[in-house]
Amino acid sequence: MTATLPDAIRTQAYIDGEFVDALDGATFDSFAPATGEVIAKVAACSEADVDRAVAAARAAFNKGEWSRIAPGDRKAVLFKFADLIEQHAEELIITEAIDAGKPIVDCRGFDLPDIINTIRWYAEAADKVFGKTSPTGSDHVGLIVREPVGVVGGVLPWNFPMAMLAWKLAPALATGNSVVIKPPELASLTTLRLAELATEAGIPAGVFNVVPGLGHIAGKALGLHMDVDMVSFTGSTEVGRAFLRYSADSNLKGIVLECGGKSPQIVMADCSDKLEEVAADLAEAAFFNAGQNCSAGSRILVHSSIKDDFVAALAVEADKRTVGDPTDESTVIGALIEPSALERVLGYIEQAKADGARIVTGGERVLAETGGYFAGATVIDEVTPQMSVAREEIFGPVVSVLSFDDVDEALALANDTPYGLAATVWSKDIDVALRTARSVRAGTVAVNGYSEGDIGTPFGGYKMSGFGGRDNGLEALEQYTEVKTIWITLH
Ligand SMILES: NC(=O)C1=CN([C@@H]2O[C@H](COP(=O)(O)OP(=O)(O)OC[C@H]3O[C@@H](n4cnc5c(N)ncnc54)[C@H](O)[C@@H]3O)[C@@H](O)[C@H]2O)C=CC1
Ligand code: BAL
Repeated sequence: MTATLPDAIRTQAYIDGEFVDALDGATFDSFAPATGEVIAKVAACSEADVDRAVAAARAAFNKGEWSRIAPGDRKAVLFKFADLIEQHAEELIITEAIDAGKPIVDCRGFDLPDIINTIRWYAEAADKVFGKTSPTGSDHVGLIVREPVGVVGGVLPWNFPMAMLAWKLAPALATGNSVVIKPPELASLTTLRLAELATEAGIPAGVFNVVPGLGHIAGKALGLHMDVDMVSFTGSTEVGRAFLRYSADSNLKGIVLECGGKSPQIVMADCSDKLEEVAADLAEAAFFNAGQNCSAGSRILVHSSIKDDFVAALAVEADKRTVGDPTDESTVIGALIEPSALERVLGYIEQAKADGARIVTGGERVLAETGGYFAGATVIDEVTPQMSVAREEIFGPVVSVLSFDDVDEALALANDTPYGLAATVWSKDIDVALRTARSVRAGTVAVNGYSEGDIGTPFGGYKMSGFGGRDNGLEALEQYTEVKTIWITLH
């Protein structure tokens, strides 16, 4: 990889509208997943830094230059923020590709458009959050109003750093909150640059703060902070649980969790004449972002009558996916985020072999000579429901294929998981497709084409995939607002 970070990229914390070192001067190394080389030393925030950021956020909230202005005025500033992101697109795209190991084509085609679109969508929504009046007798008026919750913490994952930032930040800012973001330590750099652009757009100092650092220090401090009103988290289910404990052990702050998944993709027998089309779609669902996606369709359930032909078509799709330098325009699968991720993915593949499954294609580390953490797109056949590759989130470019004989068995397999984030069903019979969609316990079910929906549709999980609310759609505005009743007596 020859690309280097743009000069504009900064590595300090961003508190009260300026870049500052951690109070104790500590830093951590940020490295490029495609080479293993250190690319930056980033401020490692401690509890004291988090205190400082929360105090700045609270002061800005109380001052009211963002929280109390007309929503339409916030809208104008958020539009300017989105415009600035667009103007700085190339610098953000290359930074994301280097820092997170994501293919530059995805950063350009998905992540950047997603953040811009999300900010514009919630900017548009800002002045459309209406309150209500309650039915009363003529002696009273009951107003039900929505107010910003106050200081919002956002604790974010590394798999879509810009997009996940947008999903939390945009609705939180649109509704007037102040925000303290703990970006992922494995990919913090675009968030820091975006905070600077937000200030340039006119978001007042203290409204958008960033405290880079380690999860068990900076993330925990945010979770336990007595003056944070809510935390919206995306990441592993295990750390999601920790945030519920932090809330219970501190001020009962609101917690919204978007966690992992083991999403089933069901292919009914009537798809026999379009297996190439279905395989192409499901391969994208499984291998997008190297499978490092909460909604990755990592479990394919296919009718036994078409399974062998389907697996052959899926292997062709897997083999088409070029693995390589994320900054190369032809790369489809970039690097896994860190060495332990590669080890974990290879460990699952070895376990599958030991359990009696068949590796159809892939299954190995590739490009080891680069120093990066690359694995090829892997299809595993002859998987049974109890195998770890059928049950656990692998978070790599690995898809497991299981078969079923009837719709009831498909549904039983689909729901046989503690997760419930997403699912896909392919069938030509609309009754079968919709009955299946209604019966799978998951937050998003795509019919005849993998999708997480769009910014207008809520995203989040059933069961251990989520808690407390949804990202995206107008539904997300609920987590960032409190409902207040104002009861007026007329004399
Ligand atoms: N959206 C999703 O579904 C995601 C799922 N994962 C899953 O989690 C696995 C581990 O990935 P990680 O990045 O390590 O996810 P993680 O859940 O550990 O980290 C997510 C965020 O939480 C913070 N964090 C970590 N430990 C914390 C703690 N004790 N207290 C407070 N904050 C803490 C991290 O610094 C990061 O900002 C992945 O391999 C994958 O299986 C990871 C990222 C996203
Ligand atoms: N796919 C968006 C959420 C996530 O993977 O974390």
